[in-house]
Amino acid sequence: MKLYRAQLMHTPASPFVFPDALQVLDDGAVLVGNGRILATGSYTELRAAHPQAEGVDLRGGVLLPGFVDTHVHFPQVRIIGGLGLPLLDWLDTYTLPEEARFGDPGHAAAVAREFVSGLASHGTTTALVFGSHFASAVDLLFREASRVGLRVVAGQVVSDRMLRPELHTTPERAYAEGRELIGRWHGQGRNLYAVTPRFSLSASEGMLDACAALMREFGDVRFTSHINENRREIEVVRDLFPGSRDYLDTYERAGLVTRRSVLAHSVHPSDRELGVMAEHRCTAAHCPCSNSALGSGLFPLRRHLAAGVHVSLGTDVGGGTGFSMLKEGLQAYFMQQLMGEQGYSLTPAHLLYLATRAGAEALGLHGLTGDFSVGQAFDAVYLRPPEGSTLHTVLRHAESAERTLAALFALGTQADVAQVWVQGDEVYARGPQPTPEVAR
Ligand SMILES: O=c1[nH]c(=O)c2nc[nH]c2[nH]1
Ligand SMILES: [Zn+2]
Repeated sequence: MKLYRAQLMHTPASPFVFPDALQVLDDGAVLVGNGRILATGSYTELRAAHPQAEGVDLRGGVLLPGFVDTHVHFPQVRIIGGLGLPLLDWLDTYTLPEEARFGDPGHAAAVAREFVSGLASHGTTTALVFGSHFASAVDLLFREASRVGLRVVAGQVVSDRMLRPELHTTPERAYAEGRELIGRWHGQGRNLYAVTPRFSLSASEGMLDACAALMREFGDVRFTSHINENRREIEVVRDLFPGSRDYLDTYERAGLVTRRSVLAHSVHPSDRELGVMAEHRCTAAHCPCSNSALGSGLFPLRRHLAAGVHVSLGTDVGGGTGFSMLKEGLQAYFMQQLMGEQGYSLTPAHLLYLATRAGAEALGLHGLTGDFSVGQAFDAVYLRPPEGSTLHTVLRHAESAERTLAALFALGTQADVAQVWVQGDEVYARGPQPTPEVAR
């Protein structure tokens, strides 16, 4: 057993429902055995009750639940930063040419390493991942996630039109390869499978039906896709599905809108779509950096909440600008501030919830990860800014835990991630810090 001592913060409940949901232990501790949290509480009390536990002293930083990124693309690591284009042009110019390279196992294996280490080194312990159009590359992604120990929910991306020929498949082949991948990876170690049509624009009704067949056959695989991201995209989808009421209806008709569904973006939903998403308890994955970079629009968080739609957060690498869930939280805050009365003023507690527990709920994993409640896996990120950094200075002077948390979102980067665990296993540790220069 290990006793981790630190300043702890977590949100076991939603601050959107319970204003005092943020739980803070200034001198706190988590007792961990076999990767599971056995107790969470004051250090003094837990140490007295468990004198034999091995101590891990993490004072000087902040321990948070590992981040849960609910929308991120494996084959897009190397195209992060393709700024200046709207969605459909960005896909044609930067994204699809890169994704076409993943039929080459050497390329796919190299990017799988970059991708998984990118997630882990930013404190993300669970991710809902858009895989590759190539089944062989999806295998390599799951293999790398297993080697490192990260939790991934991932799937083969399927499409049968409008992209480029190398990325197209058929409904029959998508079903067959999906079945094989599910058999190999779903529920193996920390891996889960997500059925993943790219978006209705690139998936015919037949393709969506093949996805629905997999969802019916495998009762607990997850579903993910894109929705209502960009106005031009929405127009094209309307033309491609003349019989559908709206974008959501293209998925709804196939039976793909359920509690197991996470739909990325939802920037331009109708009231009908929000009502149906709430009724079926599916999640909207909000990707604020991507929405800003691609000029997609301002996410109507207040309307989602009013309709009762569950909302989580995603980086959307590579439309997004990196793996940092801290940056995503800050950008979500900025965008809501800029929306005036239509925005929702987010507190640091909301940001932490969106970056952790909300994602676990979206994936149906809230009994396993997302906070430090007893029985959960010990999935955690230890943030400790290097001495001399601005964040280090601000934390030293922070007057409350809320101010500390706000500063972590405002200033925190990959450089502040000191250590990361999944189910008690260390999946990332920062290298030695350069000694601050001594003034002579
Ligand atoms: O942000 C996005 N990234 C993508 O790769 C994509 N494909 C379809 N729609 C998309 N949106
Ligand atoms: Zn995306």
